[in-house]
Amino acid sequence: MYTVSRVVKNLTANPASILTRAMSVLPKRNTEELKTLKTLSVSNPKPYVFHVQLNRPDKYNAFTKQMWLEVKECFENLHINPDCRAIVLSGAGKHFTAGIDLTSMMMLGQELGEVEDVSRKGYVMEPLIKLYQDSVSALEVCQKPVIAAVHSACIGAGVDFITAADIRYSTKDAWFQVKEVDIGMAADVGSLQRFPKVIGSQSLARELCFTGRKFLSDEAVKCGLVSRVFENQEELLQGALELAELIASKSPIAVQATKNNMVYSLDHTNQEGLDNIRNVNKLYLQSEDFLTAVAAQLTKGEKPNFSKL
Ligand SMILES: CCC/C=C/C=C/C(=O)SCCNC(=O)CCNC(=O)[C@H](O)C(C)(C)COP(=O)(O)OP(=O)(O)OC[C@H]1O[C@@H](n2cnc3c(N)ncnc32)[C@H](O)[C@@H]1OP(=O)(O)O
Repeated sequence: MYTVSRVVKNLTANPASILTRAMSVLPKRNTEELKTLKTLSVSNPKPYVFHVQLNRPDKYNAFTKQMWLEVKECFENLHINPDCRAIVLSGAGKHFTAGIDLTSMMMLGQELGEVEDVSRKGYVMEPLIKLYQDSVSALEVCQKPVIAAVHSACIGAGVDFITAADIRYSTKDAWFQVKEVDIGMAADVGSLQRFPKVIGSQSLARELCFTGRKFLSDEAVKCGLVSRVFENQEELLQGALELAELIASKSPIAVQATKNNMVYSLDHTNQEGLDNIRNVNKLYLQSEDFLTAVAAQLTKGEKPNFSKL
């Protein structure tokens, strides 16, 4: 029989087994699972750094339903994966991505054609759009900073994706297009919400979203979509991985709390943002990371190593 004193005794007597039991109810954090994904190639090139590559190069990394599902699965895994502290997101082959897979869209249109009633068609579409939205949002929900490394074309859904990332680097030859309007739809997986905030100009954002005008890396840097441009893809990946490595060398507590609060502060008042970080830091300022990092700064000693979360 459980009594309060017995539970307390157990808690103090065997903290390790309590932790093990508590962890067992959490979802899996298995890096191996990421290797089974079909449309993404996931690697761990440096300690605590993951590289996620869109991997349908023969289809210019166009987004199929499987790819939307796997992006969501991948970033949900990395969100709680203790071996991951920073992520680079790139595209394999000629282009970063050609956006949504238009062939799948046509097939979906045909399938919907078989359903007669308009509200029943809507019933099919709603969870699908929600899945695609959640897939993009998984980059933002993921606590680990995501660096998008864009080369060549980044079209439609590609812009939705990179604006949910934390940092965007590109090659000189990169170009961007909020192209949804050209396929007869309003963008619905994030560009209309995140892109104007990222570039900080409603006027330019609306111009680009209403017209689907293609714009190049120099304009992308000027408007703040991209923060750094590289000569070619090799230098881009090296630069993105170096940045990820630097981020991964910092306290994971500090970096992840910073991301959480910056995302939160995007659509909250300054006071709400301050309230949020005050509540977080009243706990996190008691962390071993804080003491270790402060001591390292004071002594100008070796770079600190932070334990896994
Ligand atoms: C609920 C929905 C939420 C999400 C919505 C998202 C919407 C969007 O993403 S809108 C944007 C959709 N994408 C496009 O309109 C891009 C279309 N493609 C192109 O403009 C060009 O192909 C591209 C600039 C990417 C490359 O041009 P390039 O001259 O190098 O190659 P192509 O000869 O045009 O294409 C080669 C083959 O690839 C196929 N392909 C290209 N893009 C797509 C795509 N998005 N989906 C499916 N297939 C694509 C193209 O048809 C060629 O195929 P094949 O003729 O069989 O060789």
